[in-house]
Amino acid sequence: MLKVVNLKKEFKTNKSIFKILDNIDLEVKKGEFISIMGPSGAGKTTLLNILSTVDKPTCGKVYYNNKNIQEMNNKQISKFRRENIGFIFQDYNLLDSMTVEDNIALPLVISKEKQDKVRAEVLRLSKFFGIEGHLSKYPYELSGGQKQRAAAARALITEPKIIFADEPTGALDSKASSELLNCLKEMNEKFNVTVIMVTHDAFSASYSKKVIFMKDGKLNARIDSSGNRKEFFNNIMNLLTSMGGEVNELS
Ligand SMILES: Nc1ncnc2c1ncn2[C@@H]1O[C@H](COP(=O)(O)OP(=O)(O)OP(=O)(O)O)[C@@H](O)[C@H]1O
Repeated sequence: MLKVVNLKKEFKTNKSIFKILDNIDLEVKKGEFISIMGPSGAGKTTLLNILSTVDKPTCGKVYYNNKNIQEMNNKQISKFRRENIGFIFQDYNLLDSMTVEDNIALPLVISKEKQDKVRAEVLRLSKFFGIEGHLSKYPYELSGGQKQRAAAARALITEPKIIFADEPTGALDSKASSELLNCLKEMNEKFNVTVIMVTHDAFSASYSKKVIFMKDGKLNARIDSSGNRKEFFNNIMNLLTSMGGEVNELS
């Protein structure tokens, strides 16, 4: 579904060039739920932004279903993004001047869907995320967890094939985190939506099916879940502990 080949990203300042991503190869299959972990500054968000077409690599290629993203113009990329990708951010990105219902509906309103369909979709997703009782409220009247579930409903309303989440539980307590992660997991399992999530938190990562670790702009290691979340959590913790030392090369 998504493939990056020999990806490099550099940032130039007046004096020097900073290598942020170095020779990254990665393949993501449909229906995967991948967490990207690694120390601060490792390049996780930069990689996520390139995978989600928000940023461009310095060199290397990004393919979606064998289509080279770099060969698309800005208009085509915007359309592609609208039709295929959903985003969830740490700080929710909800508009405070709109009700929760209007926030969730926004992507469909922008693409000029019929009002009946919009309403039905908002109801379906708000039920899925357990916030149907809050639709007429404004974001500032919701808890952090409710806000993030509203943001997730908005990300899903266009039925994207892939969701990118950057520290989606970063501002949530453990109960709200679990609720959101259970929804993401269910969405991935029930609707086969591919999820790629950046997180620094092993508990959040344990909900995914695969964790890749980055260090100094490189993919450093990868572990897969056997399906047992506690066991996966322990494996992630063990690997994080050993990250300071030698870690097996990504195969
Ligand atoms: N626009 C930019 N210009 C210059 N340097 C940048 C830019 N964006 C990111 N960087 C640098 O690239 C490196 C990687 O940043 P990135 O945000 O991808 O790391 P991260 O692994 O997501 O870190 P964190 O966990 O702290 O969010 C950092 O050293 C950062 O300062």
